[in-house]
Amino acid sequence: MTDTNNECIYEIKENENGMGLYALKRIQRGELILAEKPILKLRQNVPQHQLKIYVEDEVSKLSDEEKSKIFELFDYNSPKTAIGIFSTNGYMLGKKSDYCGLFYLISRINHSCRPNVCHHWCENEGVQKIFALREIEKGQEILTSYIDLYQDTESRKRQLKKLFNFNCNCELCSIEDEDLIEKSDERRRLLNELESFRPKMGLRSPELFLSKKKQLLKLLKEEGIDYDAFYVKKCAYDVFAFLFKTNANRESLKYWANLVYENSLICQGEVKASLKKEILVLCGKNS
Ligand SMILES: C[S@@+](CC[C@H](N)C(=O)[O-])C[C@H]1O[C@@H](n2cnc3c(N)ncnc32)[C@H](O)[C@@H]1O
Repeated sequence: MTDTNNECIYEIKENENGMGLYALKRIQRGELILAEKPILKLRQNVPQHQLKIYVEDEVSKLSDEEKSKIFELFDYNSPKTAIGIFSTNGYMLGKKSDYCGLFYLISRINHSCRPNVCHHWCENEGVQKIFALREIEKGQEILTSYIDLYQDTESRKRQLKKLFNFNCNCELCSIEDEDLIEKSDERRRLLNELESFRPKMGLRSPELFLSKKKQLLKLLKEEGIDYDAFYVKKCAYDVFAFLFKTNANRESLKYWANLVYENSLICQGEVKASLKKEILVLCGKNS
């Protein structure tokens, strides 16, 4: 198994959840772990009653080697079927995409409600990239999140069961201390509220908005997931966009723009071209 520099940095091993991906060396925060093209791209908006035929048709067009790779993947139903494998392993190709992809290696990454990597679909290159969100020790499992993490334990469990048919046994869901669980649940419920907070129409003053978003960043820290650049970037971008519209002072804009920039690099390896231009000007960066 090799990353883009042809260095062996992960391996697939069996564990209590079937197969999983493991670090073969210490991986740095922001490091690209792997970039992979999908074996198969499938439309998502296919009516339910046509889905089975559609997936089987698309699989039948593949080479024998590709077909056998797909049928090696895990299916939460037995016996294995093309549609079962698609439901167990499909990744959306970007947030607003109509397509979903099946990946040979990325499909082996298990879920955690405290993930150490994130996945990012890179449309230009046609690959899904996996970036380390924090330092990963040699031998540690590489874990992503399949769902939105701003939900309490019950909601996360319900969603994982409904969408992927498993009972989560991650580090967070395995905590037995009820007090710790309740505190984490409260934080995650509040994170969800703060994330969706939008100022009322016509409200020009940024103070309330800013205080809510600063509270969000503080809570991420208290919940021990402030390393998760995806969520920090999302929050920082909301603030940046809001301040931009309200003609806030340059120093403040620059602070939030920098936060978007740094966290985008960690969880995506890039910053969107349009945003990059804006941010580079504000921050006085040259490259
Ligand atoms: C995309 S596959 C991940 C790789 C899979 N373990 C394999 O053997 O290929 C998703 C499946 O892995 C298992 N899984 C992933 N994360 C899990 C978790 N946190 N707790 C329990 N099972 C998990 C579930 O069976 C789930 O349906």
